Amino acid sequence: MSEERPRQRTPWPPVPTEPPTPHAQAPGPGTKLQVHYDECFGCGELDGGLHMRSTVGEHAHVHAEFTVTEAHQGAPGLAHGGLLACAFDEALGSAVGNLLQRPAVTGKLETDFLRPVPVGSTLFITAKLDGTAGRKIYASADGRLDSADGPIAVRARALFVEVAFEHFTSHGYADAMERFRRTRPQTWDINP
Ligand SMILES: CCCCCCCC/C=C\CCCCCCCC(=O)SCCNC(=O)CCNC(=O)[C@H](O)C(C)(C)COP(=O)(O)OP(=O)(O)OC[C@H]1O[C@@H](n2cnc3c(N)ncnc32)[C@H](O)[C@@H]1OP(=O)(O)O
Repeated sequence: MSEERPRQRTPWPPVPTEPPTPHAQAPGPGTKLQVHYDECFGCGELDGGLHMRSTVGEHAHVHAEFTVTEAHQGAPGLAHGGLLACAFDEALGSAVGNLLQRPAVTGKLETDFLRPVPVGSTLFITAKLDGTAGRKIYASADGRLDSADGPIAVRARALFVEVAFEHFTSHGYADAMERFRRTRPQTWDINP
């Protein structure tokens, strides 16, 4: 249960990468990030959703908070691991989308669950970009229990893959871009 046992021993990123360069129009430190789509399970206002909010920090970090409610249980009184993974997907995706302003989807997400996360607790998640290699974007995050300097309960790392907007219109709803724009009118017109 200690931070001295990182559990993630394979090299990261797993391939040579370029340093991630935030987009010229990326939001700066202190910016509270908007919901990216109002029906998103992670950041939207859906009943039973995670209702996560993120803020840009220093050094191109993104800070997100996830408060665990009774709707998020796996074992009695404890967060479901799949929902914790979802919270990290959201925080990591928010870092990728907002900082790079490139449409991307999660290709791989791995999580280390280091401590139980009880109902009523809040995970303070810090996500960062680790590198890019063409369309591949590597990012990682730590989730600390109940405060920004609490013990690390969950760690995650992920590969996001940049996609064309057609990804959303051909695999999701045909009017996906209009739906995105209804929540964030200008964002989805930015040229990467
Ligand atoms: C202007 C823009 C504005 C921006 C926006 C701002 C605001 C945004 C804010 C916030 C947003 C986000 C918040 C939400 C977060 C939640 C995100 C999710 O949960 S996304 C849903 C779950 N994920 C899927 O549904 C993907 C399903 N999979 C696919 O569609 C495909 O497999 C895809 C696109 C991932 C890759 O398919 P291919 O055909 O396009 O490309 P191939 O060649 O297969 O992969 C590209 C490279 O990536 C590697 N790769 C792909 N998957 C991999 C894996 N699982 N493991 C290792 N490598 C993998 C491949 O080996 C390849 O590498 P090599 O180029 O050959 O070096």
